[in-house]
Amino acid sequence: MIRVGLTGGIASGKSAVGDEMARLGALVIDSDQLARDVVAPGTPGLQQVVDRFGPEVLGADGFLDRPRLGAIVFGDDGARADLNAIIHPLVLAARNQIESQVLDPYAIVVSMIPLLVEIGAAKSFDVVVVVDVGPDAQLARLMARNGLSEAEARARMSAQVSREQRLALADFVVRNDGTLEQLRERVHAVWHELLRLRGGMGDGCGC
Ligand SMILES: CC(C)(COP(=O)(O)OP(=O)(O)OC[C@H]1O[C@@H](n2cnc3c(N)ncnc32)[C@H](O)[C@@H]1O)[C@@H](O)C(=O)NCCC(=O)NCCS
Ligand SMILES: Nc1ncnc2c1ncn2[C@@H]1O[C@H](COP(=O)(O)OP(=O)(O)OP(=O)(O)O)[C@@H](O)[C@H]1O
Repeated sequence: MIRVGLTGGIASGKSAVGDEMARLGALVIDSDQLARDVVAPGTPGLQQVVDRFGPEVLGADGFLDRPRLGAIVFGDDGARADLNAIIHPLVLAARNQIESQVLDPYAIVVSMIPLLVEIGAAKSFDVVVVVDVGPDAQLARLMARNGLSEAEARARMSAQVSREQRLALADFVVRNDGTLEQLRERVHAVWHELLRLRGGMGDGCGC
């Protein structure tokens, strides 16, 4: 098995890369999705969030009001650290549980972790893949996707390590400054390298 950590700044294109790797045969574990699952209605995670941030972060439907909580934590380092301290251990446990169920020795398991560098997890992986995009495209894509103002989008970008810090830990970089079709081609090139690595790890792939 090869354990791949896939990271990148907010709105860099991790999901697009993860989707393509899944199409190519990877088992992709999405930490953003796990971070949603652990605060689903009725979970201890959601209760902890409400205990810390108050019932006003709950919508009328009982689900976490994510835009409201985002507006709180991306403007306040202390609040964000408190939220991270609740969510991150729950996500790590969920990820470990999924990984422990992978029995295929040929599997390429891609853990998509937005904050891989921030939490110091690079050494937990055989390979780190960084999706990299320039700040102008990143800002534009983030504002468009989330309907954020420029100030809100910049606050989210500032809550993460710099592009340089992330690139310093990359084994492979997937640039996402072109079209989605170009991105897919670049993912295929990295995938080929992962297959070669898997062959070199003695599990018989040989490709
Ligand atoms: C604040 C929350 C409710 C906002 O929800 P929202 O649906 O708007 O965003 P979503 O969860 O889809 O995250 C989008 C992106 O924001 C960035 N981001 C999310 N949380 C954080 C954080 N604590 N610090 C820095 N960047 C973050 C990541 O790049 C992530 O991919 C949510 O992001 C959250 O619960 N964050 C804390 C948990 C966390 O760290 N998740 C990221 C990986 S485990
Ligand atoms: N090459 C591209 N050209 C145009 N739009 C793109 C490209 N790559 C990604 N996008 C768009 O940019 C946005 C961010 O991409 P994506 O959701 O894959 O990023 P992400 O890194 O997973 O984001 P997050 O960190 O918020 O989870 C999406 O709306 C996506 O459709």
